[in-house]
Amino acid sequence: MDTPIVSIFWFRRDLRLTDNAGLYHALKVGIPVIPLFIYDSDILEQLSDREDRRVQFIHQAIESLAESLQLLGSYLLVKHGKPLEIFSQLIQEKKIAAVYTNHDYEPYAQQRDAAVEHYLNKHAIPFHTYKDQVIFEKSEITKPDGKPYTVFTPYKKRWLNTVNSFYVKSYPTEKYTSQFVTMPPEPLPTLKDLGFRETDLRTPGKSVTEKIIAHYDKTRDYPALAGTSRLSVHLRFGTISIRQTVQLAQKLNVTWLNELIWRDFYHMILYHFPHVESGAFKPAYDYIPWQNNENHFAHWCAGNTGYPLVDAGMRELNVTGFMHNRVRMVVASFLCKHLLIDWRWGEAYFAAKLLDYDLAANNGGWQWAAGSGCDAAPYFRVFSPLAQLQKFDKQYLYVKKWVPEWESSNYSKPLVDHEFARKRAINTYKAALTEYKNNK
Ligand SMILES: Cc1cc2nc3c(=O)[nH]c(=O)nc-3n(C[C@H](O)[C@H](O)[C@H](O)COP(=O)(O)OP(=O)(O)OC[C@H]3O[C@@H](n4cnc5c(N)ncnc54)[C@H](O)[C@@H]3O)c2cc1C
Repeated sequence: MDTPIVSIFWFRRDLRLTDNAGLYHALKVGIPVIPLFIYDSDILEQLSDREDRRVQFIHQAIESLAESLQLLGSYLLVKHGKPLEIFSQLIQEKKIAAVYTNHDYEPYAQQRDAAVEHYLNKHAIPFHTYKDQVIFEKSEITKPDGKPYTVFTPYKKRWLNTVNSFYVKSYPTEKYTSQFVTMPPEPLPTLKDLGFRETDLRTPGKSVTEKIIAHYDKTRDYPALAGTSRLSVHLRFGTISIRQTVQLAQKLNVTWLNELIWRDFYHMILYHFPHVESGAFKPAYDYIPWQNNENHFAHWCAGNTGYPLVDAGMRELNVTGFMHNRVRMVVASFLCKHLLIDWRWGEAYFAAKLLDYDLAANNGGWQWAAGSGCDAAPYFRVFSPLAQLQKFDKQYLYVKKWVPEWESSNYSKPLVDHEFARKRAINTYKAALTEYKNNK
């Protein structure tokens, strides 16, 4: 019997069947489509903790995708290994007309995709890729001279002037689901097969009540309130669509829309300035002589700094894999400025713990706090963790939830004195920036 011709749609950060750009284009062609997901061993092998909430989140999302495909009479082809080797196997087993996928802007993903494209093209198989996880990508929003923006406010203005219904329209993927290959389901790998164990993951809901978004501008800074969407992990893995999310933001709240534009902005920065993955956006900040005291770092990680808002945030992160944005800013600033610990240490700790970990947003957030980022907090602005507590957790509800021993004699003494640390940070930064200037 002749092997039938098929196309492949490769899922990555877009784990959904609805409003999926690349999937829509694959299905519309009329050639039966095999949906594929690869547990990329190059990524999984780097995770030192075998109880990883993100791996479990992805595993659940894959099971749910597979169930939905089964209801459509199809299946999800799930592989575990190095993507290039998987494609080399697949082209031996199947007659592949084309491979479709959505863009990924992280440096590792770009290299991986270039290698896969090169390999497929050598076998005369086109590799079609689409924008899906952001509204504007790469150089779609640039300064009038064509260079990328490095300051958020003018970028946002241009973003808002350019966006129209075309950019946020959903792809009607559901119209073409009859184009999935018809196949009985195949068994999926278990977490154990992948080398991981069950975690205490509590999967956040995929939707948000309109009331939360409608009041977002008033509630978003208060960690004790349910005042933000908690959609970050779903936007990270594409279990919801950014276009549908932006449609909601346009209808309900411009402040929330602003945050979604920050998300596009940081993806654009990472794409144009991939050096930020390992170095400061502003090179002068690589001159800062970090103290990197390991004992202080351990206290920060465990939430035992003696500063209640910092400790509450770190404990929330350790227990749930989530931390409120206001508190992320405070703990990050505290690590870099109060403790003079390299922002990369904090970034890596967040990368290991956050369920919504996203290289572009996390790096952007850390470099903002450290002052080294493209549009960052000025170096001389040092958050007072106590003033932040008085302002954003006035009734201490958040702090009491995560640090029950606060105000008792069992609570740790402050690791550093605020006024001493503030002056030391300003002097250290100032000296480093001057040294850079003099050496240039
Ligand atoms: C040091 C630091 C590290 C961070 N690391 C991450 C990370 O790894 N992954 C991540 O998604 N966000 C990160 N953020 C941004 C922000 O804290 C989270 O997106 C937000 O807290 C998630 O909660 P939410 O879904 O309720 O967000 P909401 O306030 O409801 O915002 C809606 C969505 O907008 C996006 N968003 C919001 N704020 C930002 C921002 N400042 N930059 C980029 N996107 C944003 C997220 O996708 C978020 O889900 C970080 C911020 C800081 C200061």
